[in-house]
Amino acid sequence: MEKSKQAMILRNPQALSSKYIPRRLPHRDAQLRQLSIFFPGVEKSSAFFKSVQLIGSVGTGKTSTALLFAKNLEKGFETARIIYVNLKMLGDPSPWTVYTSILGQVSGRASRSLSAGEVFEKILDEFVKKKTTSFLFIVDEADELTSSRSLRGGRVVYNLTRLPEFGVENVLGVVFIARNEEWSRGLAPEEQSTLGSLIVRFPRYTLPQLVDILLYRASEAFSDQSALPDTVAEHVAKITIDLFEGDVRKALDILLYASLIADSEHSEKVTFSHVSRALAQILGRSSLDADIVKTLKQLERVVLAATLEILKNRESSYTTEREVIENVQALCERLQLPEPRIEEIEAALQRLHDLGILRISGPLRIYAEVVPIDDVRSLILK
Ligand SMILES: Nc1ncnc2c1ncn2[C@@H]1O[C@H](COP(=O)(O)OP(=O)(O)OP(=O)(O)O)[C@@H](O)[C@H]1O
Repeated sequence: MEKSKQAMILRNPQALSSKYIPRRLPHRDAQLRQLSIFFPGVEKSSAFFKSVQLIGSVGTGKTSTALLFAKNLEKGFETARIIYVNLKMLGDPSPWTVYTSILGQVSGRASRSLSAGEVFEKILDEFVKKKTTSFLFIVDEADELTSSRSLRGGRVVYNLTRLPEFGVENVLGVVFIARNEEWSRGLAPEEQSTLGSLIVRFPRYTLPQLVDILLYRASEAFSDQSALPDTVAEHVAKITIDLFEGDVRKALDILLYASLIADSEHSEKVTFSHVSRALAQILGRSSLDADIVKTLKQLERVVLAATLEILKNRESSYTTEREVIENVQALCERLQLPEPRIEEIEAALQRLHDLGILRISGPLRIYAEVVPIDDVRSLILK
């Protein structure tokens, strides 16, 4: 059914942007609780300096959790102030750029003419001046400090984690966010030792967790929550696990894209077909290359034709091995080719996967890495 032209699914598209910090973070309660155990407040009795690491792979909610925690801390304690530094955004993660960014946030002033050591001294002075404020540092993309591009990044870890030794009493601590626990291996022993071992881990989201997150984010972004059926949310979650290692940012990108397509068609709901088209855009899939087709054996071409044919007429983004086998058998019969054995079809599927033409994520989910073209058969079977 067509919707009136004014009514749109997306009421608040920003709520699907990966920059948006939602009010809740489903399935990250344990991590938020751990942070509030480490940083319970700003009172002297509870506020001794701590260095904490948030570790988890891409898109597991580390930054959002840290920022939501920080926001709540600032809300709960008038004198709390968060200093957030994203090292990737600084470009060159040297002590000078890090300290300059911190100084800018603490004092609102920049200091082009000073050396890194002098900027650090100024930061210490500012902390002493603002002794009624309690600061918490968040250093995001900390892996950059030990990357090959980093010039003496370890020095930053050393200095920030030793602020109390420089006489600074009003810093609650430093939270380092990194994807890989190994990041600290690149530090010198004295830098590692001040870093400490308070670690909050962020495991990858499971399928049901991703579904919950998508439904929650849709409830913030959509005019009507029924616009995202559970089955479609589950479909997006499966794709995210199969193709993007569960990175929730990708799940949100697919959902945003799919809902924009849905809105452009004045659809009332996001459908499987909107998701498939959004996925094709995000993967930047290209058409099947005729030169590659020439290198395929006959059965591989038939298997490819059978798979693309299913996907072309299909709302969903993937097919199953069973469907492919059935379609291959039907195709062979029609073309009067000898019926292949199941193992031969499986071997052909594997080769197409190895060539990057199909992506096989178990027998129940086979994706195409190329756009299903209109005249699949003539290209493949001639
Ligand atoms: N539990 C959750 N509930 C709702 N949204 C979430 C949740 N976890 C992550 N997100 C959203 O997913 C996006 C990516 O999350 P975030 O940037 O926090 O991940 P990350 O682990 O820091 O990723 P990276 O390592 O790539 O920096 C953000 O939009 C964030 O709000």
